[in-house]
Amino acid sequence: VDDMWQKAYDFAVEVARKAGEEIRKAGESEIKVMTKSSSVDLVTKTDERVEKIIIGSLKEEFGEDAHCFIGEESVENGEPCILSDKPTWIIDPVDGTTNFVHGFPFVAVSIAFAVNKELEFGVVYSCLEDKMYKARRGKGAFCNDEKIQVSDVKDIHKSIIISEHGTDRSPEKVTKIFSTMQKILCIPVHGLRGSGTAATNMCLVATGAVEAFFEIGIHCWDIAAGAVIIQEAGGILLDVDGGPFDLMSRRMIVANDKIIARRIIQEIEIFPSLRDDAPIQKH
Ligand SMILES: Nc1ncnc2c1ncn2[C@@H]1O[C@H](CO)[C@@H](O)[C@H]1OP(=O)(O)O
Ligand SMILES: [Mg+2]
Repeated sequence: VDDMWQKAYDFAVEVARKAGEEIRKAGESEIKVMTKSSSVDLVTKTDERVEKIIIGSLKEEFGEDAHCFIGEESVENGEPCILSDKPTWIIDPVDGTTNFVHGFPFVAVSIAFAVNKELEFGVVYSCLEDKMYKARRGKGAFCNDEKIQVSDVKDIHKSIIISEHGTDRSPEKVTKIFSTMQKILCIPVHGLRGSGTAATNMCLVATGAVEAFFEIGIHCWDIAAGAVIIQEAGGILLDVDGGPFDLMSRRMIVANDKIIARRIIQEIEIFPSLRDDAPIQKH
């Protein structure tokens, strides 16, 4: 019984690899770009096609009805985004769509699996770098089958912090985001970075390349797989107000250690964001 999800975990790794190959191939030909909520919120045919490949493969293997699916493009097309107790796959087919469109080399496939609302495993395939990150609850975190671990830096002055700008360009939000970044930069820290994909950012914390990553505005599919990888690599997840991490809240900080996390939390200017599981709004 303990190993009942091992087959699903192994299968998820293979599906992520296949999806990443599709993305790599698609990146070699012309990419047709469409927009979602605004002119900077991008989506491509590849996002939709790869999500269909992933969910199709999972349904074929595990059945149509036994499992639930939350996928970025399915939710965009009106499917519910509710985490129930049923076995649920949480999928971002192309995390870092803007990077993909521009050829900026961080694009990830993110696949997570939860049972009874608890994340069981997560797979992040950084497909342009060909790095397969994966973790299963209680079994450690790996990159290309090598064990990974968060950094042991506890001094904020020796840290690198990742933050992103998101896709909302309203002046009030942009001002808050930059004000937060300015305050963190002036602590001072060694540097600020951002890969353009939340899933990869989480893996960068998990490998110890950076100490923390925070963002308001991300979605559950951006971070679900990374959440398992972070925890299994010895890191922590919190809400940006220091409270417990909530997958559906659209905000989080991940860090190597609570000392670093708490210091960053002091500087974060929080702005409101609608929960992923809020009742559907038509737009
Ligand atoms: N409204 C939003 N605000 C902030 N980040 C968002 C966002 N929508 C998506 N993201 C995700 O956050 C990271 C960049 O800020 C990306 O992983 C991006 O995922 P995406 O490429 O799948 O859309
Ligand atoms: Mg994403």
